[in-house]
Amino acid sequence: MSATKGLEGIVAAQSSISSIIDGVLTYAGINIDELAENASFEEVVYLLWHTRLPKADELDNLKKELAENAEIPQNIIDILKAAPEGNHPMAVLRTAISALALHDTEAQDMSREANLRKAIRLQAKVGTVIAAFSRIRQGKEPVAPRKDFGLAQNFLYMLNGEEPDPIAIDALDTALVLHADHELNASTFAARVTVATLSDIYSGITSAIGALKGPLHGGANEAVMAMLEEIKDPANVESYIREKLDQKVKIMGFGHRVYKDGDPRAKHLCKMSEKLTKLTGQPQWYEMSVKIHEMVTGEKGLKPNVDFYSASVYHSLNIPRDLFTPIFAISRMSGWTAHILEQYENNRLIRPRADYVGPVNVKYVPVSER
Ligand SMILES: CC(=O)SCCNC(=O)CCNC(=O)[C@H](O)C(C)(C)COP(=O)(O)OP(=O)(O)OC[C@H]1O[C@@H](n2cnc3c(N)ncnc32)[C@H](O)[C@@H]1OP(=O)(O)O
Ligand SMILES: O=C([O-])CC(=O)C(=O)O
Repeated sequence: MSATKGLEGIVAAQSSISSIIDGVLTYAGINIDELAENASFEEVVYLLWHTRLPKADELDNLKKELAENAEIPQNIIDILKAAPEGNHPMAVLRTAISALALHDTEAQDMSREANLRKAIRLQAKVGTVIAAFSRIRQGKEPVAPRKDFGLAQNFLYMLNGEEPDPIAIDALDTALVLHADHELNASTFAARVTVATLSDIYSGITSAIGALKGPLHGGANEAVMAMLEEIKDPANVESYIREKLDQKVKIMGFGHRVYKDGDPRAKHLCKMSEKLTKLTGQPQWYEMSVKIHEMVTGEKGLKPNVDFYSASVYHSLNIPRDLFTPIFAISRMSGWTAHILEQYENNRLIRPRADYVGPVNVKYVPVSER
């Protein structure tokens, strides 16, 4: 038995939700480029859950259900208020989502219908939790969600307490579309492994949030912004990146386990970054990003992934850096829940083997003789 490090290239599930074939990403067979240009995030949520686009009335119903379920219990707000200062919002989100399970009277109902209702509640509430925490740590009261707003609009509204501008809503909506699902990425795999024991959907999502948090996965978008802020000025890019490459330090937002010829989502975020940084009068974030891109691709052949240009996009939307990965979680909630539903439909315990490389035939030595 020999191990494939990081399970590279191992096919571990069949799925009809999203595909990466020859570098092309689709959700249920629809090219991500078409979805990024045309679809709303709510349409994508429906597409991932049902593997087809919604009809007008189905979309209206979903939007209504999401809006009606967006409020979070007072007990969750109390948990957010009780979080000791300095905790990362992803750690707080992981705790709050786990706590939400305790308020869901259907938490243990394993029927598809009940799990779909729970998926709606999770998708509806995740943005509310993040926005509420963001306000609480600034000493402000959370803003209740509006029933007449879509997910992107409501999130920005709850975050800032004022009606967001249409350009910001549109940009966030497109970013949510682009991050919604990605085949068997680490967090989705974590969710599927958890629910394949026939554990509940909240356990699967809690596992997924934990996996997304790391800087080799969703946490990279925050790390990209930290790098841009450290570089400060396009004139400093060359020396900064040269030093990192010489020290063999990974440049965040570059490289990908599956895409070797570039991530198809990055070009959309690159365009959005150019537009938004200009609009906000801070083109240096885009200019720095382009310089880093040229240098890392030129020298290492590594292309930017979804996390690279999303950093300057979110920064332009005036979103605090440590909320970048939680925003990824708002979007990926749709993919995680879709994969959990699919896992339950045709379940088998996920249990690979390990290649044992430790000592053999070792005798037990009593503690007094060690
Ligand atoms: C939403 C997402 O999760 S997208 C990914 C977000 N993560 C990041 O942006 C973090 C930076 N990137 C990385 O760490 C990696 O490219 C990953 C984790 C995304 C993919 O990793 P893997 O497929 O396991 O590649 P691995 O880490 O083994 O790298 C292979 C080689 O490329 C190098 N490499 C890979 N990514 C980078 C990078 N970003 N900067 C510099 N070198 C890199 C590695 O050092 C390694 O070089 P070596 O063979 O000389 O040791
Ligand atoms: O697929 C992966 O390994 C990581 C990724 O790009 C994503 O989750 O969007």
